[in-house]
Amino acid sequence: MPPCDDRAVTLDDSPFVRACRGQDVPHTPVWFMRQAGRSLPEYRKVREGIAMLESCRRPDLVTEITLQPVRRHNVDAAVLYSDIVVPIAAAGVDLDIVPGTGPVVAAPIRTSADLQRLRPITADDVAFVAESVRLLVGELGKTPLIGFAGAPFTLASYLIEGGPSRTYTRTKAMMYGDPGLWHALLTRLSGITLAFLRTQIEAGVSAVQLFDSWAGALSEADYREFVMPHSREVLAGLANEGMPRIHFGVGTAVLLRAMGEAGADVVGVDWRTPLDAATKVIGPDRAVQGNLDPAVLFAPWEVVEREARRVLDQGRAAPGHVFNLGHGVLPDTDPEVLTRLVELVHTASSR
Ligand SMILES: Cc1c2[nH]c(c1CCC(=O)O)Cc1[nH]c(c(CCC(=O)O)c1C)Cc1[nH]c(c(CCC(=O)O)c1C)Cc1[nH]c(c(C)c1CCC(=O)O)C2
Repeated sequence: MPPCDDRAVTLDDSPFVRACRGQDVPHTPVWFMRQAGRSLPEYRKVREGIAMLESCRRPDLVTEITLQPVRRHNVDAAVLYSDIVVPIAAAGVDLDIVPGTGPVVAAPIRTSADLQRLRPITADDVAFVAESVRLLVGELGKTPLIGFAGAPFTLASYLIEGGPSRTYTRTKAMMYGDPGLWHALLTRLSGITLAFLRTQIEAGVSAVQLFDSWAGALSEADYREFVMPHSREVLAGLANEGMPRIHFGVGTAVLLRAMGEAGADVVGVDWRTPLDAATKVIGPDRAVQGNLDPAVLFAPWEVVEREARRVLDQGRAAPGHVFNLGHGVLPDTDPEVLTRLVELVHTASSR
């Protein structure tokens, strides 16, 4: 339950939550995946000498880092500072987040014996996340907080490969070669993901995003057979919470319909698919989020403006549109361009 009903009413009426629900909005809401993080000098300053995972476990730091982009850019939503591997570290997996590389798992999971090292989690295992959310909800006032988790496939890819991959060779080898183990692993991961998201919801987040960042490595048929049942388990498990569920992946042009069907209220779209085309395949009953190419922010402002206006135009085809980038903010992005982009989205879309 949210801490107080008045707050719930205000947040329900926020442009972000309303756009997720396909309701009319005073302006198109905007936030950025990875809005907290290395593009901000104030982030680099507070992170000095503190490892990424450690910073995620300190509610004071989580609160400060989550608020930084809200103060600076005037975005319509905050996104919890955490990482998709936080719950699997809490589940007992020895891993680290290596700067410039990403998550690295000390002993990858490749056999059923390995799977025993991934235990289910309870709210106590991620109590620091609940505490962070409670602190943030107190600070954020009428700005909604988005909680998130990694989807079972994307988490499995890190656990099986041992780190980031371009080809997902070992992941697919297990998927095709040992479907029993594959489904056991993804079942365990969907339970962990669900527990992690429920903890955030109980502590007061206003929406959740399920990141299946690397699902675009799959064909639609394989996605439907090997992945969708597990993501559906997570998203359907949250259906009664009554809050928007956003489902996002990169390179998912052929998966957009299935990712909506998995139980999303909002489908996140990368920059490769125009939002009007995306809406045609996703259907009229789900909102979309996206999808400016994060690399466009390195071009002259005239180009940023033209592309942002195009995204806004194409987003009008959907029942609801949450403006975002097509993937996370790149670390070298000039934060002033992000601030200016928020202003542009607000003024260009205000009605
Ligand atoms: C695949 C994935 C990961 N983590 C995440 C995803 C899904 C989103 C996506 O598709 O990009 C999710 C994530 N990770 C982080 C957030 C914070 C909230 C936000 O979006 O502002 C979110 C939503 C913090 C972070 N997570 C990470 C950083 C950078 C590390 C640092 O600041 O030291 C941050 C701010 C580390 C991380 N963690 C991961 C990667 C690939 C990296 C980058 C490694 C690097 O380039 O250094 C795994």
